[in-house]
Amino acid sequence: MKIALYQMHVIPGKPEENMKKISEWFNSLDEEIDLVVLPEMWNTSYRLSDLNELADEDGQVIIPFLQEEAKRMNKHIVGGSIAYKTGNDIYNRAIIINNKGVLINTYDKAHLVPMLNEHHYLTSGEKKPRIFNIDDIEMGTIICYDLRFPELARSLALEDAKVIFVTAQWPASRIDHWQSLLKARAIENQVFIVACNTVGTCDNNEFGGHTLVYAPDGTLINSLYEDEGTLTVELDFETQEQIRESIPIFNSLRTDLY
Ligand SMILES: NC(=O)CCC(=O)C(=O)O
Repeated sequence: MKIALYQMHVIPGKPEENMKKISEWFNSLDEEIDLVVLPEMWNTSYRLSDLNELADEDGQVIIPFLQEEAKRMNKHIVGGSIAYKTGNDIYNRAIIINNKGVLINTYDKAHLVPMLNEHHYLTSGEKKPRIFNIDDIEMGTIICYDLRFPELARSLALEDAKVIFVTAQWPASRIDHWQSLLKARAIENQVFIVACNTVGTCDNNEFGGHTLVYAPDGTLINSLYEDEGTLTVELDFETQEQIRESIPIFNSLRTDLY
């Protein structure tokens, strides 16, 4: 499975411009890419106090946009997350669309970030992420700050996820946490961690890039640095099976103790 991740410089507060950037990025991709990954809150960035006006109401604009793009490009889209308004609530919602244009999964960020006052502007998700299946592979997604809560990634691994996507707007000041936590989630769950961050700034926040992919044994498959760009990787699921056979952690789990 060939994957391209967009380490995007999201333009704060400009959903239309960001959609245009994404279409242009899709056009730049090789035909052989099967699946693309976008970052967190790519429609608005962290213009939290303006989300009432900026968030996509019931996904009416962005979901059809991504559905059309998925069909046009014949690629699966792990659509990062968007600011999604429904009634009086605004969620930080992940959107997954397959290459036929079908919306196959959504997840609302469960852990809101105190350092960004997300809870003043967003409603937290009340359900854990669910597994989705693409090309016969079980996968799951979490969003940014969720990464600090290992139980969430573990719950996906226990439901047989082989790949966990982490879409983010992770700050430059804590990029060492980003790298260490992603690597730990890969090793402890023996999954591919496919992590897409942003670059650039939004008001006082500077985002740190380092979009990367870890193999299920924690080997870094590929990484970007601090510039906007594309990371491409190929996931080898046979190697994952070998890693799981050589260190069979799931057979050693003590669910009677914890
Ligand atoms: N957008 C985020 O969830 C940022 C998370 C963060 O800053 C951190 O965990 O540190």
